[in-house]
Amino acid sequence: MSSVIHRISNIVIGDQSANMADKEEVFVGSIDQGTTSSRFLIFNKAGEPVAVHQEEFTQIYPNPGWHEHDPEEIVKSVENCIEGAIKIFEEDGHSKDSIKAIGITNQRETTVVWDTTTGEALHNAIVWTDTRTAGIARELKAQQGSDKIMNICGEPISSYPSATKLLWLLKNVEKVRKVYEAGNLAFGTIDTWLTYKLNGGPERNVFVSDPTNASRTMFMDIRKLQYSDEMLEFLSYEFDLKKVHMPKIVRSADKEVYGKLSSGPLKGFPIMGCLGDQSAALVGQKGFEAGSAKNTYGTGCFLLYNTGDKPIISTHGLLTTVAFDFDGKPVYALEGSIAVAGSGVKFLMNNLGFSHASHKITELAESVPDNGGLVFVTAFSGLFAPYWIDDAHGTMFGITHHTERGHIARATLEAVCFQTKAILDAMQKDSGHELKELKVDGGMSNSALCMQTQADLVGIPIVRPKMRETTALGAAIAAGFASGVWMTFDELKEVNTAGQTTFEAKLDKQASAKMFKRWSKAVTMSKGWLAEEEELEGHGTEAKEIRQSLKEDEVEKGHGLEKVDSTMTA
Ligand SMILES: Nc1ncnc2c1ncn2[C@@H]1O[C@H](COP(=O)(O)OP(=O)(O)O)[C@@H](O)[C@H]1O
Ligand SMILES: O=P(O)(O)OC[C@H](O)CO
Repeated sequence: MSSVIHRISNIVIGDQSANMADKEEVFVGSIDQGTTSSRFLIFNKAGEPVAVHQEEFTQIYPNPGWHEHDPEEIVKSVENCIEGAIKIFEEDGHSKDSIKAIGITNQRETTVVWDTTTGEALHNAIVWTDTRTAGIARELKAQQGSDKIMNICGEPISSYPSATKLLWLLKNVEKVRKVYEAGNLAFGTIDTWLTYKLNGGPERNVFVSDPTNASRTMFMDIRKLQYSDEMLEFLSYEFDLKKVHMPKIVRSADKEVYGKLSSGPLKGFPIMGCLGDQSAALVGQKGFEAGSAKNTYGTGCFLLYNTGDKPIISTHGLLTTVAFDFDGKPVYALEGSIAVAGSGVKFLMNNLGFSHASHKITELAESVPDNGGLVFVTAFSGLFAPYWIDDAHGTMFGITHHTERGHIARATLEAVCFQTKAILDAMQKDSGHELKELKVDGGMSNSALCMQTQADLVGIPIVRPKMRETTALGAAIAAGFASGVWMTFDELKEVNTAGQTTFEAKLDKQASAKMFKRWSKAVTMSKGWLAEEEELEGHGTEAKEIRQSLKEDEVEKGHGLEKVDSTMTA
């Protein structure tokens, strides 16, 4: 897998002043374990990264809609990143003793199960994008009490949270079931798995998760920040989830509970902060106050809106999540989750061979003046917020002889912007507030065309910082608070404010509304594509009954091909 090494430093290598500065200067390390790559960054007190090492790891797609990671490879990639960044850090004349603490941030929901006696993973991790559990989600939705779920855990029932992934593993993997029956099955999201492994596994048995990660499982009561008996009962229709070892939920910033690295160049260094990556990005953008928001365009795209100390339960298709919990006073956010953002760009590169570099996809999109009438509903994992359509697959509308690769590239970038617009609309309805500007970050925000399109569609300024490693910065801030590197939010006011770019809306409102209308039509038409036979495979007689009722329902609605065809050529 490819590995990228950066030196992001304004300190001249070997410069005496750097060594002098080091005597007073303190640093915080940040592990950023994303969906497609792992990174380790070292930040100074001004919030500037001074060393980075990044490594991509294998994406495993065993079946259509399935997405897995090798949990051991993830740990290895993190260890390599720590080694690589420390090498740079030391070559630049710094001493690793000036690193006060380490923070962890991670892809959320992705589910790992292991044997508590050996500390070994029992299956590949099921990644957050994976849709194999759509059938389980449907079964759960049909259960009594499903209408109360949102209010307890903040999430709608879908294939996205960890719960359905754990249920699938219990149902389908004999090895997992045996360990469960023996009472030794551990469940964790990536933060838990990493902390456990980096601490040395079963020997020290550091087994924790922070509320920003635990709020993505469906197991946690969003108000109490502890596991919900009601949720566990609701989900235990086939297996007793109370028999599964679940990590202790602890604060996002803490001096003690996250343990210390057990090996490598930072052996003995403490982990003091932990945040799910989207919460970390909000913190890295300094979205500490109610009313602040950010949108991160990574593999997926996630808009978080800080709602302060009270969770708002959405009635418009958004999730309620924990933004951070530094001191036992949790701050909440409304979240709009988009499953496909940068992964759409990667799809054009890796699957369709459009190019070999992400920025080339933007260049291709720039080669045409507009989308040429093409709309690409990138529903590779169904559609997430605010639509929650699990029976859609990726669908292109409006293909003509005029269509070329540039249009497809442009429509891929636009798909994220349209979903962001739908999420912002929903957020305004749920919160009663209109955003004045939207802060952005993440790999895909490198695309100026994408950011301009975003501004055109939402009609408010899009503000992009110069240093876009805000997710890693957020985890560093969590660890920095716990270790006393920073004491107050105020101290961070100036961090990463210089050199930001603002994209103002240029397109007139009518044209923008017309584009969005066409997108909305395409979303409606993408519904119901996935044949129920495929989706519900392996679920026995119950599945057949559901299939039958779905077919009858379909006939009743008159949802047929004629309707689709006429719009396709419009
Ligand atoms: N100039 C660009 N134009 C479009 N997409 C880009 C550009 N630069 C990076 N990306 C996309 O951003 C994604 C990586 O963003 P990143 O924030 O690192 O994601 P993650 O943390 O989920 O691994 C990739 O999917 C990549 O294709
Ligand atoms: O890898 P990212 O940055 O797209 O983030 C993944 C999210 O945490 C999934 O919920």
